[in-house]
Amino acid sequence: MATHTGRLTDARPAIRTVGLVRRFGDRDVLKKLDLTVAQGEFTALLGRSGSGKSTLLRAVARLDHTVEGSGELSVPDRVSLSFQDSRLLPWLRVLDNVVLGLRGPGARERGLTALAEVGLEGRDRSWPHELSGGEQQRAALARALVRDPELLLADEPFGALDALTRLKMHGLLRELYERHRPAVLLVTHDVDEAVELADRVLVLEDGLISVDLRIDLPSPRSRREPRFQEYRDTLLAALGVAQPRLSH
Ligand SMILES: Nc1ncnc2c1ncn2[C@@H]1O[C@H](COP(=O)(O)OP(=O)(O)OP(=O)(O)O)[C@@H](O)[C@H]1O
Repeated sequence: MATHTGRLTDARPAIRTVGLVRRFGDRDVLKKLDLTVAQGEFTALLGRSGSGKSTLLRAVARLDHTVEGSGELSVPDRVSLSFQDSRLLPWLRVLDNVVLGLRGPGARERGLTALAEVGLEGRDRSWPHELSGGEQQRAALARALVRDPELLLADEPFGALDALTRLKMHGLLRELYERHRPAVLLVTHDVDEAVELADRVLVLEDGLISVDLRIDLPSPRSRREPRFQEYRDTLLAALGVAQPRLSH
């Protein structure tokens, strides 16, 4: 797996949409949406249920050929995807899942390196069902990263995990991001997850980006820090969730 080298010299954004429309029946779920995500930028996407987050992610992933729509979209060649369900193929061992479709003599070695990076050293010959939910997500991250993506698209990747495993996965994802620097678009319902991980948080509302907030905090971030809480409150308010303020 390559670390980030000369990639940032090219100023092309990782995602660019202009006037993106996606329509189901007579409802425009995305309404001429403009979005630019820079190379190497970690962006989280929040929004109420049904606001169109997955629709946007699937459009960017070019997984929506059957959906009616219009607008311009440009994304890089190397895009990796990660979902709530790890989508490992049950009939392939973990390493074979990670390197599936990869070519070249070094593929298996790269797969083993990626597994070690996500903390799954020695599990290459395991079957997916022998891994815990968190380990399956680690394997899915290895599968995403071994392709050296310029853009990582993640739709609620930790949504099915217990709270403790989720926190550990946050640390791992941020660490891998800092080492490899793909652009990331992370769809999540979890405001804390967004503020903890991303450098920019978007809120999707009524088919458009209603909030575009830069998170100016050093990493790793503490949820107890007052500025973390300010960002959280701003985003919760944007999502229409009233947040009682505790007095000190
Ligand atoms: N294939 C489809 N056919 C018809 N309607 C769809 C389809 N996919 C999504 N929609 C509708 O588009 C809207 C946006 O769905 P989408 O899954 O993008 O929302 P979301 O913000 O990701 O929601 P959630 O947070 O609940 O996962 C919803 O009203 C949904 O019912």
